[in-house]
Amino acid sequence: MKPHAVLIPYPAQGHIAPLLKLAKILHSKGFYITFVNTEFNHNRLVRARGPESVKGLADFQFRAIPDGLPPSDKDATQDIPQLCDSLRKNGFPPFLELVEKLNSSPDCPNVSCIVSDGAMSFTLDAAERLNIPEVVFFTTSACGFWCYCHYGELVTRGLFPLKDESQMTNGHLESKLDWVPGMKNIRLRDFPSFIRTTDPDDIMVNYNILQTANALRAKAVIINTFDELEKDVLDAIRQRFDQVCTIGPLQLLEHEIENPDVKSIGSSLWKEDDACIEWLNQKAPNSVLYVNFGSITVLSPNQLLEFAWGLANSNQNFLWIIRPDLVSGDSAVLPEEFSKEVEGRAMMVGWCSQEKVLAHPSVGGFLTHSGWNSTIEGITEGVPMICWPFFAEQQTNCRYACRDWEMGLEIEGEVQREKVADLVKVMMEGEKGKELRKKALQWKDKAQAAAKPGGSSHHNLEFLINEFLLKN
Ligand SMILES: O=c1ccn([C@@H]2O[C@H](COP(=O)(O)OP(=O)(O)O[C@H]3O[C@H](CO)[C@@H](O)[C@H](O)[C@H]3O)[C@@H](O)[C@H]2O)c(=O)[nH]1
Repeated sequence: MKPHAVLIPYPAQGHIAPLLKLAKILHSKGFYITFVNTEFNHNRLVRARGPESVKGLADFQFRAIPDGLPPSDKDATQDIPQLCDSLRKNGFPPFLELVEKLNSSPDCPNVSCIVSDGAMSFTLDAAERLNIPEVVFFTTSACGFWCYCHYGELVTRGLFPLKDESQMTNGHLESKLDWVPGMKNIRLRDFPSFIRTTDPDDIMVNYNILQTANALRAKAVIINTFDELEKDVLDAIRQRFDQVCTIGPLQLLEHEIENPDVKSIGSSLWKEDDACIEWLNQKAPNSVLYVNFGSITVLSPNQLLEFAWGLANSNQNFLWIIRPDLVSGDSAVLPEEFSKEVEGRAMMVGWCSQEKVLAHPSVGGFLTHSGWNSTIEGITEGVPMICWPFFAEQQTNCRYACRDWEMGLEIEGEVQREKVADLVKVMMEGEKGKELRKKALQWKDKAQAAAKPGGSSHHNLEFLINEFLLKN
């Protein structure tokens, strides 16, 4: 009888993608897999990739549970605080019921382990009740995770909540925090952005305090990073959590999968437009700036225009992914003069296969919101970044990419076309850009070494499987 792993991501693109990668890897190592989406995302996958996408295989099945929110067939990212609140209140009963059903089904082996997103810690209640071992996967960087682990201490030190709105702009956020183990020169503004509020009951702050505390109940914590990249922070994390399995970049470990049916299981919630790859094929090496703000960022119409004219005025080639729900209010409208100005050197599509784009030799830089998947995917391909962190731990990822890993430049403060144009020119044609690219390529080598047999992530994956997923 095969071991049976149930995997459940937090219901957003940046979480589904890495959990699905791990599911595919575990399948290739002999596990029977049940992958659990919310009904909302299950339906979106069907719309974006067709019904085949969730049909699964004989030993790889998809299941769906409700998220507790009113049904909707919108193709857009859900409201994150609302979703967190609903999952915390409503997630446990349907998940417990699902695992019990799987356990009494003649069609699959009994569930032998649960791999849950760390942001879905109600699953631990089910695991404990049914006596099934559970590991939790935090889909952020280690530095982002570690900041969340210190949210509670911000409260006891009087740094959260903000005393009044003026603390947003009067230098308070610049305060240096010298008490976070493993983090040097970190400032309050580098902490995940949810703390920028005067509301002590803020949903996201309290949600993250709860999730990181619950992680102590799991057998192990998984992070999609590699030891050399975040050494100091990981040393500190390992003082608090007994077992931390760094298994990134997962995308490199995924390359070992041989079964083409498994390989082709994808997680994109929007339809990928491959026309951009053909366009990239016609461009010179390192000559295109790739611009993508992930699955959650929402721009104001004014920010859209500032980015647009910044890109246009840089005179560089660029590929810009404009998600259908990227702009608040009316859908994204770019002026006709802009289209004329950038004709021949710009391509805009709604969604792409980001991994393919980042791996393309024509891509020489990445303007990103610094989501962790985007950051680690950029590192994997050795692409230097211009960072415009939007929210959550993107602020922390940006700080590390620019200061510690020396492969990024930050757009600080409000987006302005002049700043954008200047940084794009520096990245794509300046000496500084060359240095950043060189550093990025060094990180790429280190990432590859970590994922190879004998490397830390390769070893940690085996350890995770043998010690926590196969042992009861
Ligand atoms: O056109 C696109 C755009 C994105 N992606 C993929 O979508 C994912 C996006 O993930 P990420 O870069 O992490 O951004 P978000 O979607 O914003 O991710 C959320 O989840 C991450 C992981 O927890 C956090 O780091 C972020 O702060 C949070 O906003 C990546 O795998 C991309 O490859 C595509 O394939 N095509």
